[in-house]
This record gives sequence, C-alpha cells and structure tokens, in this order.
Amino acid sequence: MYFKTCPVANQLNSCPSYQREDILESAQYFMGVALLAARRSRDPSTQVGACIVNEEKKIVGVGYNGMPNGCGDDSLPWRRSGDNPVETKYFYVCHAELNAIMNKNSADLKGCTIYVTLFPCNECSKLLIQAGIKNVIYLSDKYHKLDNVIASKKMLDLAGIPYE
Ligand SMILES: Nc1ccn([C@H]2C[C@H](O)[C@@H](COP(=O)(O)O)O2)c(=O)n1
Ligand SMILES: [Zn+2]
Repeated sequence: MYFKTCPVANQLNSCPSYQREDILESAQYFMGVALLAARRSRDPSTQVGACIVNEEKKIVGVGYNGMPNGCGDDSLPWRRSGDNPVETKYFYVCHAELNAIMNKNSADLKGCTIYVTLFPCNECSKLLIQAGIKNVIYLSDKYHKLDNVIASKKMLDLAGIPYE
C-alpha cells in the first residue's frame, strides 16, 4: 500500500500530496482499542473492553473486566457457577465500562461516546448515564435476552442515549 502508483505523477509514491487511503475509520479504531483492552482480561469465559472517546475524538478512558485493585487475580474466583454465589466471579468482577470510567484522564465524561465490546449491563448503564455519556457503540449483544440487558436498554431509552 505504501508503493501505490501516484495517479498524478504516475510514479511510485513520489507525489508530495500522496497519502494512504485505506486507513482505519475512527469507529473501527476506537472499537479496535476496546478489543485490544479486552485481551488484558483474565476472565476465562468473556473478555470485555471499553474505550471512551470525547467530542474531539480523543480517547479519555480505556478499561477491561477484571478483579478490583489489590484483590489479586488469584484470590477471587473466576468460575461462573457454584453452590454459593459468593464462590462465583459475579460479586467481584469490575466491568470494563466501570474501569474505563474510573481510568478517565479528563475532568468529566459529559458528551462522550463509549465503544464497548459487549452491551452494557444495567449497573454499567446507570454509571454511563450518570457520567453524562451520550452514545453507546457496542459489538456483541449476546446477552440480549437477560433481564439485566433488557433493564439496561430501558434506562438508556429513557435517558435518550442511543445505542448502535
Ligand atoms: N457489559 C459487560 C458485561 C459483562 N462484563 C463482564 C463481567 C464478567 O467478567 C464477564 C461476563 O462473564 P460471563 O457471564 O459471560 O461468563 O464480562 C463486562 O465487563 N461488561
Ligand atoms: Zn456492567
């Protein structure tokens, strides 16, 4: 791609105004960052990444699902089911969206868009709404039948936050 023939000068990449055209669209780039963050997750079943972008298209927060700081990744369970819910991950894991919000490098997140690899749960949607996030872009909606996702969409709809 660097050696494309310049249509004006008819030479290999020597035109002063030559630029690559097949660049990533910004949405692909931001979701790509979310996907890369997801690869940091130690969750054996579902790795989620989130990337928050402000109105100037600058990344202001990135996160992935993981255990709370200082809790040690080996000290808490990663299993999905067990006789006692205290022995499963669900009481402990911090969702990617929560971590992206907490990792923010700007004063606030008003008007921002979140790119997230999995549709936000109800608890995360509460956080997104309260943080002033104005758009949700997601990749997978694999839990769309679960009550928490139905409730999540209900809140986003009421708050006027589009998701696509
Ligand atoms: N929007 C979401 C939804 C879920 N997560 C996390 C929470 C768990 O670590 C994992 C889901 O595990 P599964 O029930 O599929 O075994 O994903 C998140 O970070 N953000
Ligand atoms: Zn969540």
